[in-house]
Amino acid sequence: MTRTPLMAGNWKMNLNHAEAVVLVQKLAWTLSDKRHDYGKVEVAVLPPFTDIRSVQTLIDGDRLSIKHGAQDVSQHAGGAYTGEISAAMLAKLGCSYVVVGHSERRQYHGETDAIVNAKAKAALGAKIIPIVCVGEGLEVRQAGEHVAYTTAQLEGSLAGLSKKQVAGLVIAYEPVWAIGTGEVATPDDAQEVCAAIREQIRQSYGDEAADAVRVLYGGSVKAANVAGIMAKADVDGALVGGASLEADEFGGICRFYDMPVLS
Ligand SMILES: O=C(CO)COP(=O)(O)O
Repeated sequence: MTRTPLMAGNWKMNLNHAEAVVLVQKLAWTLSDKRHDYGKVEVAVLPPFTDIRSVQTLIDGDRLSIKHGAQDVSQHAGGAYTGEISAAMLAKLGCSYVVVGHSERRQYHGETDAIVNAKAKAALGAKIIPIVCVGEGLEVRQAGEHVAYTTAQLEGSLAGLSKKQVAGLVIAYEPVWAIGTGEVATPDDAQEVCAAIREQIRQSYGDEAADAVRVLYGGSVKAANVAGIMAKADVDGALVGGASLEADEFGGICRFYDMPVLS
């Protein structure tokens, strides 16, 4: 089973809609460089909600191969939920992906596995692929509990999904201690947990789902360190924060196969 690598740029709360258009144009220019075979990867940008309409218009108008999505979605279908954005609204904006359960939302907005699970179901109901984030904090890592902790988060976040739904998912392993810190997990660290995630999917949802599901690594990924991480068997791409705000840098990540593996 060959899984198409996915490089997804989580812009977090950066760039207004005018800046978003500039970045997507620059990224499209970078990805149009015929000296590299960017067709091997799927590239997605995940801007703030207020940018999505502008990004959609640009991507559709210029027929760009870049996909787009959102960083969060309401678990509710609609109604009196002030400030929330529904999956149906995101679908109408052409979103292919939505991040659910990012550690920043778990930490600052009290999102539990049950809420993440409800959000994943809301996304799937609108035919949007959830990028389900899991990952341990520093104390858990230091205690050596990172695999158990992450797979428990995953079990709760995927509860009640069908084998077919799980097969189509994207799961992102993002160790909290490596996010925005410059402290990248080693390729072996990433592989250890990404392999455990796939094994858990195999046990719970069978071979087909385990072989199809894409497992990304996220946390201080840059053009300079991406190749070593991508060389690992169970890593199918990256969820990129800071480095996705620079077209050249993100372009470098998207051509990971041409990058040197640093030892
Ligand atoms: O949280 C992340 C992506 O969702 C990772 O962020 P950084 O790449 O900035 O460490």
